[in-house]
Amino acid sequence: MAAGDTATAGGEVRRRLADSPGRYLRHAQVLWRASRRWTALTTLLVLLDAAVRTLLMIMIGWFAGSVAAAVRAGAPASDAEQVWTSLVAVAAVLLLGPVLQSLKAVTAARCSAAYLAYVLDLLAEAGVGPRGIGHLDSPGPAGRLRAVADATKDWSFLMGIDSTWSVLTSRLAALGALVLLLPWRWWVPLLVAATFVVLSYVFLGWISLAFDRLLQTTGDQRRRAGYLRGLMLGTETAKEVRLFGLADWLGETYRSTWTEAMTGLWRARQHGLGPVLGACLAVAAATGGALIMIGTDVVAGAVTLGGAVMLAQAVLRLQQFGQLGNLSSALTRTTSTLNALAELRRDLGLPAVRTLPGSARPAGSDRGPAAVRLDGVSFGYPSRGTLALDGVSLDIPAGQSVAVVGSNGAGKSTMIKLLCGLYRPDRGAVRVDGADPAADESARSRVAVIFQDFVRYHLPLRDNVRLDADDHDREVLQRALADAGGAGLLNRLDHGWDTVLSHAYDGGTDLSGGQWQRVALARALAAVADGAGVLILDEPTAALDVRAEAELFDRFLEVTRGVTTILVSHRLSSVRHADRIVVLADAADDDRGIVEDGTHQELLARGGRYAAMFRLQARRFARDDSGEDPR
Ligand SMILES: Nc1ncnc2c1ncn2[C@@H]1O[C@H](COP(=O)(O)OP(=O)(O)OP(=O)(O)O)[C@@H](O)[C@H]1O
Repeated sequence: MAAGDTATAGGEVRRRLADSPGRYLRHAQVLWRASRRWTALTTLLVLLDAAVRTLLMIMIGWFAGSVAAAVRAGAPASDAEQVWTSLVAVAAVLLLGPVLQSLKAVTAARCSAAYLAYVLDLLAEAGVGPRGIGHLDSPGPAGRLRAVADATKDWSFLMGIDSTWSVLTSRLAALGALVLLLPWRWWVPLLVAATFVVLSYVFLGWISLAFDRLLQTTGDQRRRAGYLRGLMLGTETAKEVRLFGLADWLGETYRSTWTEAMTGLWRARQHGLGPVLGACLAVAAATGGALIMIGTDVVAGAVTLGGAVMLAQAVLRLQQFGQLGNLSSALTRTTSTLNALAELRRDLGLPAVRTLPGSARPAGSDRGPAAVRLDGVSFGYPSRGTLALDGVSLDIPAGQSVAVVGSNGAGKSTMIKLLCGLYRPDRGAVRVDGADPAADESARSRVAVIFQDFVRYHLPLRDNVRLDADDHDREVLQRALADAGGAGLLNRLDHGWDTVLSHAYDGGTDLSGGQWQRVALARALAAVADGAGVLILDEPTAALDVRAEAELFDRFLEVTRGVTTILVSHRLSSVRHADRIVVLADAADDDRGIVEDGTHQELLARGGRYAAMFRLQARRFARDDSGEDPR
């Protein structure tokens, strides 16, 4: 292990020690915000439980003193009565403990549920809160977000929230013991408690260093290992893994990736071990010394036997100022996760642990078709050095249908994402009805889009067409599905609109690629009925055969007549009936941007790129199918 590594690890441990009170404060803040009522009630029960534990030490001391006095007196008589009374008192206090703990378990579970829900809100806001999706493309924030999301899924995160109350009860009970010991020799309990506190902080700093590394540095490798494991065991990959004999290679690569990821973590743990061992020795010396002093006082007659029993219990209880095994480890893990989330949120410009007031998507206003404009737009993805779009300008009047065509990687989908406000252009402006969709939520809500990788929700058909549909929407859904060519599909589903579109559910079913695309189209058409002013289809029909896609696009242009529509497709015969066709050239080409713009006939007559691409495809189609007239 390099000396520099050790120094860095030591520095990190010290930094964690310094900011650890802040972590617990933030944790308390989240508990309080998540549920004031249950947090207040649980705190009250914790206080009572700690008081009962302190009382128990006094009662046991009293009982031991009574037994000693009775033995000294040699006869039962009046002293025996004291023994019985103290015994009943001990039993009563012993009974109170479990009652309080049971009540606490009930209220603590409510706190944990509320805390988890609150953290999921914070997490979701970190994912969808910032405008656009640029932060999800940058490996840094996206990786951190995934690491935190994974950590909150782990059972130990929930266990850490639950542990809060046990840790607090133990600390308060230790405080009670300290108070009992002060009148005896005030400096002894303070010294013992101080050694435990130091041990606890050194230990927590040490393990939180490991957890933080787990969340930050090892994220990519662990994710890769998890991915490889998924490939080995997943049902979707089972066919290829067997057919190509990949099992051995996957197993070996998984093992080496996992070991590589964890080696850093194991090293980090070794680095901070020295101070932890030192603190353990200090604790043993201080506790042992205190117990010897109690014994000496008893022998000297300065303390009674009952008093000594109480003091000894109190000294031992001071260890609850220290490390509490799995309880404090779990709590530290949870606070580390919360800390990582708070830092990520801050970096994304969000408040650390407060959710912003709800930003409900504005209902699509019924303002008719929207005009779209791109003005000298240039854009490059954060993770790439080159531009995906360079100086693109396009004006689409309200109500026009436009097809965007171009070679792979020309930037068609990027242009669509800019139009939806998912990214901001580096240069130039994007406008939907005069407003910037990346900044103005109502402009963004005017755009309805179905991407090639549209989401296949494992939910009923109804929700797949419109997520918040109710009975009043039945007609809109019916029409949207019929217009998308999916009426037949509805008849084939056992539970009609209620059929879950996944075979993983009872009564559910899977759809073919083409059927899914019709459902996605129905979703887009339902959005128009909701008031969307621009409708975009970015190649969601690639799984349909050529004829089916052409028919669907024709039908689509028919039913959306008067709506501004943008179609992206590689099959030029499918989009030739659009009012206008624009050809986008790759940003790396000399003649980049929109290089051709006109109707199908105009572009064919021009004899440029479009005409060449169209004829090539038509010839191939004619060879395969001998039925299509290129004009
Ligand atoms: N999220 C991303 N991060 C980094 N680069 C990206 C991302 N998405 C696309 N690109 C790159 O931007 C360029 C334009 O991609 P885009 O998907 O817009 O092209 P396209 O014209 O839609 O291509 P296709 O016809 O193959 O779908 C490509 O070089 C692509 O590799």
